[in-house]
Amino acid sequence: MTAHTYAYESPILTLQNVSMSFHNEPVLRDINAQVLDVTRPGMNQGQVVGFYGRSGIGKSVLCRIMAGLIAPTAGTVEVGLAQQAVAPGMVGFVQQRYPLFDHRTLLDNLLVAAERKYAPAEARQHVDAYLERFCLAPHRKKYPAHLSGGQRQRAAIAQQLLCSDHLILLDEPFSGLDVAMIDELKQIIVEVTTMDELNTVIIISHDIVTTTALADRLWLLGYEHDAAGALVPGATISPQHQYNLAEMGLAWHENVEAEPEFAQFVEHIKNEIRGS
Ligand SMILES: Nc1ncnc2c1ncn2[C@@H]1O[C@H](COP(=O)(O)OP(=O)(O)OP(=O)(O)O)[C@@H](O)[C@H]1O
Repeated sequence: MTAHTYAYESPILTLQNVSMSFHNEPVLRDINAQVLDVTRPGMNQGQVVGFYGRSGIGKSVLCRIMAGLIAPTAGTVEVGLAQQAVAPGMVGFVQQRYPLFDHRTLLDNLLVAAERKYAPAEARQHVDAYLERFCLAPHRKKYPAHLSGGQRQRAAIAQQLLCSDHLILLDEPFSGLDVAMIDELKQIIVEVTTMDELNTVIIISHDIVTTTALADRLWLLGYEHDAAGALVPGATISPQHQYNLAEMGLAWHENVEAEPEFAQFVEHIKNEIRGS
């Protein structure tokens, strides 16, 4: 177990009393959680949040709320150093079905995204940099249908990074990928979160080992019970289900999966999910 030197600065994502009901049925209840800008000497260290919960508990609903795509029934989501109320477009969201335009080349897809934020010449520079960085430059003239699954995924992540403000949500990014593609994607996530100190990736995943190995913070969405033992309707992220892996000495290690403390912690998380 290796502890690194780090410090926290300003908040970059704040969920305050977020609740959501559909037709008066509570799905999410009173969620309070925060991501802070982490700093490490001599590094651009971004943030990786692993976000877990049983199927159907409300992870996708909370993601759509964090992305500003739906408004919660109550509560607020604030993003960025300015802690502005979230609005559509501020947060990138890579869903399982990637929204690339099929009739445009990869280059054009990325330019469309970048021109939402930058003037054309500057957009082109950013796109070229991402194409290089994500090993997509040789494929720039291809249409999405002619890219491999891994290339499409890299393209979707680049696209969302180009048009959002540092924060991106990845919904089940590892599902359906072979081991080599999982390694490649892990590498990309590490690259993204060490490119800029403010870059923050929230990974919604059922792949606890892969996600925990990348994360410095974990959120577990679950139900609570009242004093009589009855289930309280609406899932929440209780304080004991917000884990700080940096504090636990489990963040930012290469090959952390091989450490006994990591394996024990993953077992703990799995048991918490089973019991939630
Ligand atoms: N627009 C909607 N209207 C009514 N109910 C909804 C709506 N959207 C989601 N729900 C309900 O909210 C609950 C949480 O759904 P959600 O898709 O967020 O689960 P999840 O945790 O992402 O599940 P999974 O891991 O299986 O993807 C479900 O019971 C779902 O039916």
